[in-house]
Amino acid sequence: MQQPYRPEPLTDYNGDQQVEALGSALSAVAACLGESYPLRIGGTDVWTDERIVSRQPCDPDVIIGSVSKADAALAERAIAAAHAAFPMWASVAPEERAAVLFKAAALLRQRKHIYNAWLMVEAGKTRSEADADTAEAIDFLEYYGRQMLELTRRGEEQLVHIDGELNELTYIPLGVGVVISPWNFPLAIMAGMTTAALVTGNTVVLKPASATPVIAYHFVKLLEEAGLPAGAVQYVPGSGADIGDLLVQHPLVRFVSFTGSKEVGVRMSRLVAQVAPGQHWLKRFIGELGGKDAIIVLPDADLDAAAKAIVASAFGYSGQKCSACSRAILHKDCYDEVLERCVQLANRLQVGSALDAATQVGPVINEAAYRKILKYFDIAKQEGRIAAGGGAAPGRGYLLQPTIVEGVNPEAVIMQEEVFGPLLAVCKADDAEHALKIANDTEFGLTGSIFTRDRKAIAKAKRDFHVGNLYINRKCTGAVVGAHPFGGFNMSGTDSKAGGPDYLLLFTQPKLIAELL
Ligand SMILES: NC(=O)c1ccc[n+]([C@@H]2O[C@H](COP(=O)([O-])OP(=O)(O)OC[C@H]3O[C@@H](n4cnc5c(N)ncnc54)[C@H](O)[C@@H]3O)[C@@H](O)[C@H]2O)c1
Ligand SMILES: N[C@@H](CCC=O)C(=O)O
Repeated sequence: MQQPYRPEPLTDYNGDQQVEALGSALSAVAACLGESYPLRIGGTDVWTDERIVSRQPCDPDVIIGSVSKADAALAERAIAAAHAAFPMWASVAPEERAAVLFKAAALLRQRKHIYNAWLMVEAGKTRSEADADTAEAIDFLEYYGRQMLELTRRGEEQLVHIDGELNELTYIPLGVGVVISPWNFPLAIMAGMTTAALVTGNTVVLKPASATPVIAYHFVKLLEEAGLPAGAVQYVPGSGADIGDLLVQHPLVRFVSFTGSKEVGVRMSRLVAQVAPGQHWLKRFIGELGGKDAIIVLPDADLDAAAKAIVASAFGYSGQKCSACSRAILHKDCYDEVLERCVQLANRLQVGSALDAATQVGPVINEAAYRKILKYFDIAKQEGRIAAGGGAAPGRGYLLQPTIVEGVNPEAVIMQEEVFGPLLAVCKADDAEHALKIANDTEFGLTGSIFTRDRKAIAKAKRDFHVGNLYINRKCTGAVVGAHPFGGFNMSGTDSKAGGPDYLLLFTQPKLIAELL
């Protein structure tokens, strides 16, 4: 009998034993740096001459791994392997499919320090951000396994009985799915997207982000170790530009599950909608895209708590979260006070290598991101007054100062475009209504928060703050699987909710069978 789902507790890295375990894991991972990795297609290794070289954000001279890179022919081969394996995997009982996820969760839990260490070196996460990523991956496995069992049960129970008939509703898989994942939660999001598709009986071609392919490789091997049969998942790192269109336009592909930027997602959604010659279905597109998330503060709120939440949401993982607070909208009567507290807190943040225990803000992912964010810092200087940071931080790796720009207009570029870095724009609102209007005035609708004690203002925010994840008197990052189903409105995606009770339905088609008795 399965215990009810409970979120995985986070590791307390203040304890000596845990610190020692992480230290050993980091040494073990250091001994593997620079290794070569194959693709996995149909359960076999495939090596290529062309490579993706994954580098350490804290020290780009360090090579994390050199990963085989799929070209068009190998992408075709991966789809063929997933297509061939589909009848086998689809006919495996849902309980057995769920059991693979439970076993994988147990293995991941046993090896959490090792996975945390990979996340620290390959994604530049601090130990606590890495640990939250691993814990969320475990949560997805435990939660989706149970949700699959629930879906099977629900199909039997939810129909109205008609005398003389036996009626069943079953949730059957779709077919071959292409999963394209981002680098910022390279374990949790990649694992959640992949296993939601698998547990519902689909086979998967996984194209992980090119910045973090090694973590994805280790997770795919862990799934195989947990009993996933050959061909159920193919691991095919490759450049989006080289193989992306082929994967999403292929007539044998039944659905595309994509998490990433709005720009790539919008284009992909268009390609997915086209019916290729020989294609017998309308493809489904599940898109989880960017955000321009706001925290509103009204004068009656606990202003200390609000400032702490703004700074934690803006600068955790250097602002590289789709849920990050990139806009603070402060009521004019508490503007100066909250701004000052935010600036003090931001200036106190320890910026440095993610491998250093004292670091609170590590590097951004790579040179392209670093340069792009510095350009946004320049724009910020034109659009407001820099109140904290404003440039590169000293030290090795792609380090940037936590930056706050204040006095910004709602229409400014830095109030509208997703920067995906440690840049917080602060804007003044005349009243609660004005604050909500500013908050809703972007093309996105992912997360948002309001700090107030006023029940009327809370009720209005519940109704009118148009975001998929609305938080009240808390930060706008850190959704917990099962407790805070995650996903946004408008250009933030296709309104799906990862880690929620409806998510698996997106990977199934319901079939009704009515038998006359
Ligand atoms: N809504 C969410 O749940 C969520 C979660 C995490 C990240 N995000 C968003 O993801 C973005 C950051 O991630 P990113 O930089 O990896 O995004 P990205 O769009 O650059 O890349 C995402 C994935 O798409 C691939 N890709 C790029 N071009 C492609 C193409 N033409 N065809 C096929 N695949 C292609 C990339 O290789 C990567 O695997 C941010 O915008 C962030 O807000 C959203
Ligand atoms: N689910 C994460 C964000 C994922 C996107 O980057 C959060 O709630 O902070």
